[in-house]
Amino acid sequence: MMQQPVRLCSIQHRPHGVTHEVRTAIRWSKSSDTGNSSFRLDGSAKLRISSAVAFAACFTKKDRRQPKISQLSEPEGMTQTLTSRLAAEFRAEAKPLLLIPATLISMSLAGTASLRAFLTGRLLDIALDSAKTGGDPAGAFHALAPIAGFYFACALYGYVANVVQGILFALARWKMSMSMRQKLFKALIRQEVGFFEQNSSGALVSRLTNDTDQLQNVLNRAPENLVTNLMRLVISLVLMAKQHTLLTLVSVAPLPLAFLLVKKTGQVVGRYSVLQNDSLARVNAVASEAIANVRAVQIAGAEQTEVQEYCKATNNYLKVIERTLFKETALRFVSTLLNDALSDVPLLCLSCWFIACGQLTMGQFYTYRTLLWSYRRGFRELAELFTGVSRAQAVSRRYFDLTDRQPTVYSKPAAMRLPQESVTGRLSLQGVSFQYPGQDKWAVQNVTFDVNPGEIVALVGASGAGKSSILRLCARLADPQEGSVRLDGHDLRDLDLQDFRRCIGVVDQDPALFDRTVWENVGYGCNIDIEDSSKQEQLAEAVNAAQATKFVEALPAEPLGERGSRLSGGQRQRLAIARAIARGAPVLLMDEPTSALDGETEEAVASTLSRLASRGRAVLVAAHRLRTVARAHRIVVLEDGRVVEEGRREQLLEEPNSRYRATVEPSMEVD
Ligand SMILES: Nc1ncnc2c1ncn2[C@@H]1O[C@H](COP(=O)(O)OP(=O)(O)OP(=O)(O)O)[C@@H](O)[C@H]1O
Repeated sequence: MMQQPVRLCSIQHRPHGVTHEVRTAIRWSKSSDTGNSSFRLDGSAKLRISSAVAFAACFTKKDRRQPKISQLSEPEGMTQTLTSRLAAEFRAEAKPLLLIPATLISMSLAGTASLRAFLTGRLLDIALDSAKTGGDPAGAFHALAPIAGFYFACALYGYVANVVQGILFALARWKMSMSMRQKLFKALIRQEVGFFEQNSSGALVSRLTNDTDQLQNVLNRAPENLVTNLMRLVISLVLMAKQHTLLTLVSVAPLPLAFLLVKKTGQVVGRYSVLQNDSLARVNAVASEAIANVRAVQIAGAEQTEVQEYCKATNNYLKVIERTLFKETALRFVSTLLNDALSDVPLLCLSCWFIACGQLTMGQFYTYRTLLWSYRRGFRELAELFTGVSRAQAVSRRYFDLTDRQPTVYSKPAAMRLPQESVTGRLSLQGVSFQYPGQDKWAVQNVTFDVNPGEIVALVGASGAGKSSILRLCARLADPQEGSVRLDGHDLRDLDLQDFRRCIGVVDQDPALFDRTVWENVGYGCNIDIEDSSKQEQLAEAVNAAQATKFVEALPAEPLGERGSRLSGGQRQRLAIARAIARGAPVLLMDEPTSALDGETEEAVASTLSRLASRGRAVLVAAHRLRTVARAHRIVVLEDGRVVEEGRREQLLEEPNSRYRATVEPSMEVD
């Protein structure tokens, strides 16, 4: 939330840098605003803006050198540098049992490569000497055979060790990747609901997969790459110097300039990695939003619009990739040209001169060339490592952003434990006011009322009056800015969150089911073994109370599809009610639980609610339908987030100036 003004500032401060992308993104987010003149951005709009700012920074001439995107996602409170955070992450996630042997093998491979260079040079010299002197082939064979045998042993070790280290590294990489994903998912799933309303699921999944893969790719091999290639570089340089000092000096002459270019490449790659990942997250966000809303897309005949949107996102992604590729390749090319090609001509001329003068044998020349190749390989791989670490640093900001993020709704360290059995279920709201993040308007204002055990309280009011927001606060999916919500007199913020959630059963406006079997769905979150026959009975009772037995018995024992897509709206609603009942919670919070049911089923469900209340449950229900409201013991009438009336239905109907009588009940659905 804090980032929004920064983003907008970045756009405003660089008016010439605002490209069509930025303007389109701003227009888009403005048009998606629901009647509020302030910039209310949902996750997708934020992402569009962020990508657009990135593009503006990338592609506009005036500001090309300073893309601001990395500043936009700077996490708060991150005191350690990213490099030390990455090192700490490596220590936490690395798999030493796999990585240590793999690194040792890798180092030994670097050593045997130099040894093989020497052996080959020696073999060549013996063979050439023998040819020159016209010596006896049997003698030459005797001299060559042990060296060749040793070479063969080294080569064989090299092949086997290569395979083994490949497997070890791959295993370590996958294990590390999965544990980083698990860590990120753990951090993600405990965030408050509001967080998910601000960030699109596609972008979050993209972070979960793409960012962690990129991070582990670098982290996993960084120490091994560093040690092995430093070793390769130093061994090669020392041996090269021993072979021929002057040639070695010529070989390393371009090193300082090449080093500067590598540093520059690292900076460029780091900067563009963030842009790449933001663009990819945008691609995934577009796809997942379209797929999740495929019905709406098809009904609106908007397939083409979505395809265009997706193509736009992928083309933008491609642009960033192209840009990165060209810049990175250009810098690498210059660096390689300097380090390899330019020093090669003088090296070759000098080597030929020394051979002609008899100062260098063919074998020594071969050994020198092989060592030079090894030295260059070491340098190239260290440069790759540096670029990779720069990329990881840039990407890790977002990773740490999430793993560090503290949800705004959480259990205090000394939170009070509250076993479900000890709770009577008295829910009270005392002077509660609540505003959604980034909104000017209060959704709930100074609301005070109680729901007692054994009582059904109906929340009524026009659409947007604040009914769902109150239920959200009662389920502690958000905390109020003012006042308190209490259970048995305890402020919800002082209670252990898990304990509190065990005390409530919730039915949402849009019932959430999982792609699992019907029984798994009903028992979801109840921590019960659905194979246990006594527990099955408990679930069956809940299903029966929700008037769902008939259709549940007819269902095959198969998963219900994503979000229960193989069920009708009314069936989904009844399963959600059954789940809430099965929890055996003392408080039931229901948001229009019967809106999709026919009159007869609704009547039966409403009588179930009355029965549950008569057994001591406290039921708070947001309702638009008279049948549900008529069964309530008390009605709370809301207008613009405020309680304007409260009382029994008969009382409210008798009141001459009753808002309930004048406007609310006449607008209610009867069937
Ligand atoms: N996630 C959200 N972010 C920002 N504003 C929201 C959010 N959810 C609701 N609002 C706003 O809060 C106000 C109250 O909404 P709420 O959903 O509580 O109303 P409601 O009475 O339940 O409406 P309905 O009967 O249509 O479900 C509305 O102005 C709405 O636009």
